[in-house]
Amino acid sequence: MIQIQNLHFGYRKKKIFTGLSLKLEAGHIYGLLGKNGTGKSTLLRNMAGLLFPKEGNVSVLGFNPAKRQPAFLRDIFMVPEEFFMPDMPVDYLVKYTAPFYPKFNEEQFNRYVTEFDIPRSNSMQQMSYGQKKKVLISFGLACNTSVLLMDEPTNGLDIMSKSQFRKVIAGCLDENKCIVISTHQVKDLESLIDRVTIIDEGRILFDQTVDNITRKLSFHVSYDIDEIKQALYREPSLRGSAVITRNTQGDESKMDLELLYKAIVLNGNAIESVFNA
Ligand SMILES: Nc1ncnc2c1ncn2[C@@H]1O[C@H](COP(=O)(O)OP(=O)(O)OP(=O)(O)O)[C@@H](O)[C@H]1O
Repeated sequence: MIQIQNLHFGYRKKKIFTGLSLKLEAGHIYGLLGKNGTGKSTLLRNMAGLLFPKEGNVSVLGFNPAKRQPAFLRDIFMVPEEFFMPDMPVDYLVKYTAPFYPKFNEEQFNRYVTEFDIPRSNSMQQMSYGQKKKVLISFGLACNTSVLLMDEPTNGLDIMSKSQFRKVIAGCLDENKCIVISTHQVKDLESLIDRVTIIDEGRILFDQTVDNITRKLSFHVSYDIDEIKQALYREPSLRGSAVITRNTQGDESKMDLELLYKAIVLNGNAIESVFNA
């Protein structure tokens, strides 16, 4: 669905990607992680056709995004981290923008607006940042595009809205859709994503399904000094130590995405050896 081969991209002299390759399939929610300034937003913009590769190929839904063909634009939606909303009531936004998206479902949009508790009668200018963001997220979801890219979607959302967000995203995925979410709010997404992709210094550092991660790794609290010493990653927790170990017993543990991220950044070789074994 999204295929990136040997992507080279930079801003003027600043190189961001020097040969990045990545394949994203339909039917998955990808969590795109990486430290500040590593290029997550830049990657999403290359997928959306808002930035153009210097070298290499980006193919999304069989299109070259850089060409921005109408058939491509009507089947992809991006919720950027920073956005502008025209000062008009929600109904006008729908009236003037939804026709660009043939699969837009107004009933679905109205449901999200209600679930997110958006003050519908207000114009955009009268809404807070979080309320505007919820309008944009609701709109993007209701467009039912095959590709949905979201850059830090839970930033600015209150606690109830974050859990609402997880609920609606989980409910809208189907086998024809690919959702990519870039975030630092790992706790917001932990239970939602089914594939973890980490980029670092212009390359893919880690790319595994959550199923594979929990099959190969065990996340738990340990009091056993030997186990803690031999863990792939450990850090003190309120009781004992939070550890990641090889899953040799076929345990079913819940992935701790924050712990996994730290383990990959700080002890990547050990984690990699588990997946390459
Ligand atoms: N328009 C621009 N012109 C020049 N440099 C830019 C521009 N946009 C981003 N950059 C630089 O490119 C790098 C990647 O930026 P990008 O926003 O893609 O990172 P990110 O991983 O999304 O970061 P964050 O997690 O902080 O949102 C950064 O070093 C940034 O300073």
